[in-house]
Amino acid sequence: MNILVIKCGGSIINELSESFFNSIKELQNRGYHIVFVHGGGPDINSMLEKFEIEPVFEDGLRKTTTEVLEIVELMLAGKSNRSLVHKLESHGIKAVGLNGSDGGILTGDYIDEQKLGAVGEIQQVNTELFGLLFEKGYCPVLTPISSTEEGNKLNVNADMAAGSVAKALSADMCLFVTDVQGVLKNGQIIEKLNETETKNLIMDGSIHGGMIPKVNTALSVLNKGIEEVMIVSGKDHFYQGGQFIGTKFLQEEGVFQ
Ligand SMILES: Nc1ncnc2c1ncn2[C@@H]1O[C@H](COP(=O)(O)OP(=O)(O)O)[C@@H](O)[C@H]1O
Ligand SMILES: CC(=O)N[C@@H](CCC(=O)OP(=O)(O)O)C(=O)O
Repeated sequence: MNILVIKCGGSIINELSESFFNSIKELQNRGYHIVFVHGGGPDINSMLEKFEIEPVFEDGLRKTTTEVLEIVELMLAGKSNRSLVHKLESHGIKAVGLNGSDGGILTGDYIDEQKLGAVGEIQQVNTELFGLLFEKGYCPVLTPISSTEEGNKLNVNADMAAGSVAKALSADMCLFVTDVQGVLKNGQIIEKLNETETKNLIMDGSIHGGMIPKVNTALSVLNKGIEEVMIVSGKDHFYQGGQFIGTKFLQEEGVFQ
C-alpha cells in the first residue's frame, strides 16, 4: 500500500488552488492512500483576538493555557477541520474529519508544562482507524490535538503531528503544504536540501518562524527512512506529470540508513 501523509498548513487551507485538488486526485489515481493532518494557526489567532487574548509563542510553539486550549480545539476541530473536509468533499475527494485525540489516534505528553502549558509531543499513533478508512476509499483528515494517557488534551504543532503520523505509518511520502513554494533564500526556491544545509540556513536566519518546525520535522521524518519528504505550495501545482515541485529533503552524501 502506498501511503502519503500531507500536512496542510493553516496558512493555506482557505487558499488551496484547483490545481492542488487535481494533484490530490492524480495521486489517488496512482494508488496513494492519503492522510491529511492540518494546522489552523491563523484561525486560532483570529479567535484569540476576539477574546482579547494575546497569542504567545516560545520557539514557534503556542503557549497554551487552559483558556487558550479551549479556543485552539474549538478552532482546529470546529473550523479548520470543517473547512478542509468540506473543500476535499466538494472536489470529489472522500474525506472524514477527526480530532487527533479521537479513538486514541494521537497520544502524547507535555513538552514543558511549566513553560508552555498544555503543549505536547506525540508518543504514540493508533493507525487502526486509518486502515479502515483507506479500505473504503476515505482520506482521514486529522487535527493535531492529542491526549495524554490520563485523557488530558494537548495542543501539538501540526508539522510535528504530521511527522509522527508519517513515521507511524512508515509512509512512502510526507508533504508539507504551505503558502510558499518551498524553502526560499533571497526569494529563490531551494530545490534540494540536506541536514547540514538546512541547519546552516536556520543559523543564518534565512529559515525562521513557522518554517523552522517544518524543516526540523522534515529532517526527522527523512531520518526515519521516509524517502520522499518535501515542502510544497498549496497555491500552485505541486505535482505535474509524475514530478513534485518544491523543496526536497535529501540524506547527506555518505550517510546510509
Ligand atoms: N526560508 C524561508 N522560506 C520560505 N518561507 C519562510 C522561510 N523562513 C520563514 N518562512 C515563513 O514561513 C511561512 C510558512 O510557515 P507557516 O506560516 O507556519 O505556515 P503553515 O501554516 O503552512 O505551517 C512562510 O509563509 C514564510 O513567511
Ligand atoms: C503547539 C502549537 O503551536 N500548536 C499549533 C497548532 C496549529 C498549527 O500548528 O497550525 P499551523 O500549521 O497553521 O501553524 C497552534 O496552536 O498554533
